[in-house]
Amino acid sequence: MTAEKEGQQAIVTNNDHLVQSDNPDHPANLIPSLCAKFWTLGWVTGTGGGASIREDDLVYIAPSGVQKELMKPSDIYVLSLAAQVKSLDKRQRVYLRSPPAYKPSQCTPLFLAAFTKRHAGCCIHTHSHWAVLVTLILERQKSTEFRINSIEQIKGFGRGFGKSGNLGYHDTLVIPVIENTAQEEDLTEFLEEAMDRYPDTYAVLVRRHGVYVWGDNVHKAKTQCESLDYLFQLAVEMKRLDLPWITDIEPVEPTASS
Ligand SMILES: CSC[C@@H](O)[C@@H](O)C(=O)COP(=O)(O)O
Ligand SMILES: [Zn+2]
Repeated sequence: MTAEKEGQQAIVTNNDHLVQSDNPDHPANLIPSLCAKFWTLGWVTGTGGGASIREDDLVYIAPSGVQKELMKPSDIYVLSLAAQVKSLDKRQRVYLRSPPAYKPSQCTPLFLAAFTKRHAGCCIHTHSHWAVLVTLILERQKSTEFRINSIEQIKGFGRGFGKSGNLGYHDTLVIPVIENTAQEEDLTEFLEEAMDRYPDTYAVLVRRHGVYVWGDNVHKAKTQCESLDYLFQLAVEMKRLDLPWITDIEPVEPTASS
């Protein structure tokens, strides 16, 4: 059986058992439950945004254009990463499991970039207002990088792919910004380019659109996405107060009490 997917033909078989589990941490259960939480944060409203999880060779993907907070495990696509990488036609997706009556998320090639180029275990895409506002502020500054330092929450970020430990309080967090494209999948080459230029980054902002954030596993992708959204909100408020995102201000010395 074949079906029209992402404008391409995709091979479809019906391995329903791949999305059936009583374990709440099974990716087919976790994607719907995470997206329901993300919806309350305004990250995946109006069908925008989403999340994908990789467990070894298997990649779990949401359908396109659905209310992401109302998804069910039976709505989830499953793809073999090895078969995908081996496929001669890189745009053809090799689905092991495909729900009827849907197309897979348009974010699929971007999620796959995080899995193949960064060996990520989870990738989250949000349309958070804070992420979009940060890209608008940076657009005015003609900047293609978000930089912030001397904020405790920076410690919520890993040092980079293949590196152990997290950033420290005195480190600067740098997130590249790429320009939006009319079609989500056309962002892929620019996302991959940003990954090459910023090998330590765990996130890429998309101008006037949102952000892609990944991590070695679901826990890391989620907490990094939360830390980043916290920092984006803080940065927007700092901008309103005319406070700089980068500071070399010396720590305030405690004054002797009289
Ligand atoms: C509100 S439409 C948003 C989409 O075009 C896209 O940006 C997106 O994030 C979700 O794509 P989808 O294919 O529904 O998973
Ligand atoms: Zn999007």
